[in-house]
Amino acid sequence: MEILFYHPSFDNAFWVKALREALPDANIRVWTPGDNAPADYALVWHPPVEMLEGRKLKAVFALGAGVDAILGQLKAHPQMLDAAVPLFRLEDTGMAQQMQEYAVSQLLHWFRRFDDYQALKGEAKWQPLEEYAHKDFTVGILGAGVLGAKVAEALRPWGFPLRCWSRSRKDLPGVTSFAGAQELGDFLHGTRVLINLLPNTPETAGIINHALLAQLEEGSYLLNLARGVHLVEADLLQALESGKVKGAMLDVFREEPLPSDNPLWAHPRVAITPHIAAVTRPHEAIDYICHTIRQLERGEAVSGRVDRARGY
Ligand SMILES: NC(=O)c1ccc[n+]([C@@H]2O[C@H](COP(=O)([O-])OP(=O)(O)OC[C@H]3O[C@@H](n4cnc5c(N)ncnc54)[C@H](O)[C@@H]3O)[C@@H](O)[C@H]2O)c1
Ligand SMILES: O=C(O)[C@H](O)CO
Repeated sequence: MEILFYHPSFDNAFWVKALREALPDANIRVWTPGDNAPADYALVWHPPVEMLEGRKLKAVFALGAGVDAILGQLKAHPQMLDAAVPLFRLEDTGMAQQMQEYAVSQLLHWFRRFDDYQALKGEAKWQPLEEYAHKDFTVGILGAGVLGAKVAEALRPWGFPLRCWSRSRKDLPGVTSFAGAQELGDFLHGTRVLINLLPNTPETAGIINHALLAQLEEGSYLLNLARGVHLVEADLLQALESGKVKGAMLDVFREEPLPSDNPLWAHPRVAITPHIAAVTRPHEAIDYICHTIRQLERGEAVSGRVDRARGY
């Protein structure tokens, strides 16, 4: 079995060594320009078109959870990958726990008003503030897939009212489920903390805009953990000025790295991390990929296949 590997920023030698240990019968090589030798599988992130074009592959594995970049490339270069070649993505593989840690810590930060106390510290003010009530801190999760469901699970013990919004209705313990465009308004009405874990698709790009933010509670909070294109940054800045949104924590941006002149950097009520909410964990990812390759070789049903038409 021949396996190609390509990632523009990972430690390729480390990955190839770990893959060889996990799949001792396979020949694994890092793809370099000009390599047209046959391959059965390709493990990729932002692959050059010429890497995949014209190949008869059994499957392609994206080395991350979101496949928007690779689907974007396919839209621009449909010849890059035959429509019959299955595309897989990483489902959880260690990312859910990272998302849980991120969401729980920031939610508690806002709930315990540490943002306000930090601002008071700047003025050397010793001033106990009124406590927030759990019942007033309804958390709404946009996207209740692999990661959204796990974030909801981690938030459940803390006693906040929880709700989620997804394409189809979900049955998550302790979480009120809203489904489809027709229920988005009901989902937003009463939501105090909005956590975005949607995939980037034509339907979801720009979804966090003025019209959406206007439907949240006064003094809401936004946690964008999915993709920068979901958020209309100017609309968020306006909502922060009006007080509709009290604080935001953003991990992803339309332009990454976020340019130094972007006004989000300087905003006192915006926290920023550099797209690290959940990173690919090599050993968990390799376990999943190797397990799936073995299943595919045996002709078994597998999980993690991307619906290319749907976009995630
Ligand atoms: N910031 C990071 O470090 C980081 C890390 C991993 C993943 N992500 C992002 O998180 C996203 C979610 O990952 P996942 O594994 O949970 O994806 P998933 O495919 O398991 O879940 C997607 C959810 O979104 C819902 N959805 C999709 N389109 C919708 C629509 N039009 N209307 C309503 N609901 C819709 C689906 O119903 C599903 O519940 C990824 O696509 C990726 O962009 C970010
Ligand atoms: O989608 C993912 O896996 C992360 O956001 C890395 O891009």
